[in-house]
Amino acid sequence: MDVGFLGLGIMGKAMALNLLRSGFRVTVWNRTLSKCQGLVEHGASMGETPAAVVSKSKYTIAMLADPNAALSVVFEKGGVLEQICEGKGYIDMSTVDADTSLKINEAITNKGGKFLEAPVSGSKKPAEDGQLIILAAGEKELYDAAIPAFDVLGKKSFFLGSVGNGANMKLVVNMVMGSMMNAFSEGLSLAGSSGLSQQTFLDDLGAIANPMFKLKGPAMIQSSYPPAFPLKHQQKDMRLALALGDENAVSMPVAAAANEAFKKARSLGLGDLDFSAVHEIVKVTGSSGEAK
Ligand SMILES: NC(=O)C1=CN([C@@H]2O[C@H](COP(=O)(O)OP(=O)(O)OC[C@H]3O[C@@H](n4cnc5c(N)ncnc54)[C@H](OP(=O)(O)O)[C@@H]3O)[C@@H](O)[C@H]2O)C=CC1
Ligand SMILES: O=CCCC(=O)O
Repeated sequence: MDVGFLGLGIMGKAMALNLLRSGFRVTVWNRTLSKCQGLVEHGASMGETPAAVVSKSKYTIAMLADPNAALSVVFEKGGVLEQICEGKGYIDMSTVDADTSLKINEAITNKGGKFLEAPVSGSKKPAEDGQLIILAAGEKELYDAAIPAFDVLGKKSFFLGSVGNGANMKLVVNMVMGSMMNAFSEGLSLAGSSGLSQQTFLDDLGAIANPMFKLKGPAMIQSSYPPAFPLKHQQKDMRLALALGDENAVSMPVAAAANEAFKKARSLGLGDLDFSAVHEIVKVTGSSGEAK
């Protein structure tokens, strides 16, 4: 099967590599073209533009930073729209808002192509291990056709109905995740400020135990934030989730406060670190009022 892949960042690189290792013929493109080289060394072909990738592929997957990136690879010169047509599919796995997804869906389907949004839960390691959770919505026929690829990329996939539902579900999940990370950071800081062992807090979390705290906590204690899920993307997701809350008149004061912390972290130049680096903000403005 010929599959295209657009966007070779932290997630896209790992996902495209898994497809190659599972026997898919993959043509890749990345805005910074030099990043294609690593995949070419593993047997991928390279397209000079998104359009060139689509022309070679039965369906094309995108894993891009944000709504601007998702729109530009479709609509700009050399973009997906120039080559998408009947018989081809486009699967956007980036985390974007429903409006972005709906615009892309309309343009692709007007050209006779099929569209699926399929954002994912799971970060760098699950992407490397093919253990993502896929939240798909859109053209069911394309979803069914993409199952062999989804089986390589993930451990579970959901089909959520019409375009927008996958995007919205992903934003709800990440809104909760961002708020949890802030609460956890405050807990770590409060434990430390109170003269308690942060390690014991991690070891014996009782009912609040969850995989994210277990995974991120040990590095956070060391003030180490190697990027798996970049903080700038988590803040983008908070912003988009808050907009969804506005649209539906849902009051979300906890998420709004978490968004402010992520924004502050971005303003301090922490955007390219892991989203757990929001801990740095809590450490500065935490209950003791002092940096630890
Ligand atoms: N990392 C994670 O844990 C997870 C991330 N996600 C989501 O997946 C998506 C990708 O995340 P991740 O791989 O971490 O992000 P990265 O920042 O590592 O990669 C972003 C990718 O988008 C490309 N890009 C950025 N701006 C543009 C643009 N204007 N036009 C074309 N391409 C552009 C980058 O190209 P270039 O190399 O040229 O900069 C790069 O390929 C995001 O939507 C994120 O929210 C979802 C689940 C988990
Ligand atoms: O969007 C990023 C999600 C990261 C995760 O699910 O661990």
